[in-house]
Amino acid sequence: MERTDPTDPTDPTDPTDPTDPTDSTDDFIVLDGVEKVFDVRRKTGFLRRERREVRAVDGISFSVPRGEMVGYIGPNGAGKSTTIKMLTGILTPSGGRLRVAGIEPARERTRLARRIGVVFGQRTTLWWDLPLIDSYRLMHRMYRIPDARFRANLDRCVELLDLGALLDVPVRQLSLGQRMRGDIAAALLHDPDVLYLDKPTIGLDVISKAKVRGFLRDLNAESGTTVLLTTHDLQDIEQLCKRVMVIDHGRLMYDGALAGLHEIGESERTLVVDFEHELPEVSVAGARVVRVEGPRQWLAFPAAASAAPLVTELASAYPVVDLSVREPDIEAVIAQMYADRSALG
Ligand SMILES: Nc1ncnc2c1ncn2[C@@H]1O[C@H](COP(=O)(O)OP(=O)(O)OP(=O)(O)O)[C@@H](O)[C@H]1O
Repeated sequence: MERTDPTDPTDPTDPTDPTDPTDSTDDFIVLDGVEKVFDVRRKTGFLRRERREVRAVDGISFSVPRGEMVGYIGPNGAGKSTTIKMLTGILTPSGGRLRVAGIEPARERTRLARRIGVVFGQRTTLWWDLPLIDSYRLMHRMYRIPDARFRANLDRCVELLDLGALLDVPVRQLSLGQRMRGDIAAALLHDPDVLYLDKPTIGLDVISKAKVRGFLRDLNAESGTTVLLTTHDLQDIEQLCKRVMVIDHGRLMYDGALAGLHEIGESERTLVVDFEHELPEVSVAGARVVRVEGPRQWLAFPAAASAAPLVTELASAYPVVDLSVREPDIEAVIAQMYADRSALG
């Protein structure tokens, strides 16, 4: 029997009562100046090796209150997965202080395993050769989940993640989207207080993404599960998280409302206007024409400004047939942010 993720943080298990005195605190996940430095050795000659330090996480501090769903984003190699691995106890921080539910993950990994669920989009925690249901049965025993609770949780996941027809299918035969739904269910069978999702929608088609997002939204709303979500898909964040943290080169560049990113990126909204006929570039205060195509023109204006005065001025000065406002593209905002770090001070 092959298990595809030997580093699964949620290994078996400690039946002790996980009640923790620090549970009363609102901050469920706390990082204070957390660092992770990897020692990398590279062959530079026949016998020569060069030693190099990679500061994957470089002094990160944040806290997440119980029940919040937070996005954790950043470009490739920014340090997202390393952070998640430290939060599960797979990796030990090189410096700083880290607590999840009052537990120091690397020291008490087994105790923490009862409180957390983890989904790695690029790996599975399921047993590859077994039917899906057998993985769940094994987890039932590993986590010593009371029978009634296991059945209730499984029934709920099967229904909401649409797994009924898949339970008897070996994991290796599942599509990526099906496997991902199977993995999410596996992470939730023991009722974790916090769920880490590391790129859970990677490689999924539009319908599978929508299913996963809908499920996570309901889970967070109904069960109050704290969710930390890393992703490359900004639609995940837009649809699920009010708060977003942006990390780059191991450092936290932004922590706040998603809407606030637009201001930092000094982003613009676009007014798309159809005129009765082709016109030279129109001129209105507070906006500039960025594109012209036949009788249609695109006018950019600051995202924070109201479109109403522009619309009034345009309609009084030009033969307007139709118009619409396009919101700023968060992807462009973040790209701009990476390009211009000074904007973050
Ligand atoms: N085990 C390791 N040994 C050495 N370097 C590592 C190790 N794990 C990660 N790194 C390095 O640490 C940095 C952060 O990697 P990490 O996987 O955390 O980034 P990420 O933000 O999750 O990236 P991606 O979005 O591409 O998955 C990268 O430079 C990576 O090469």
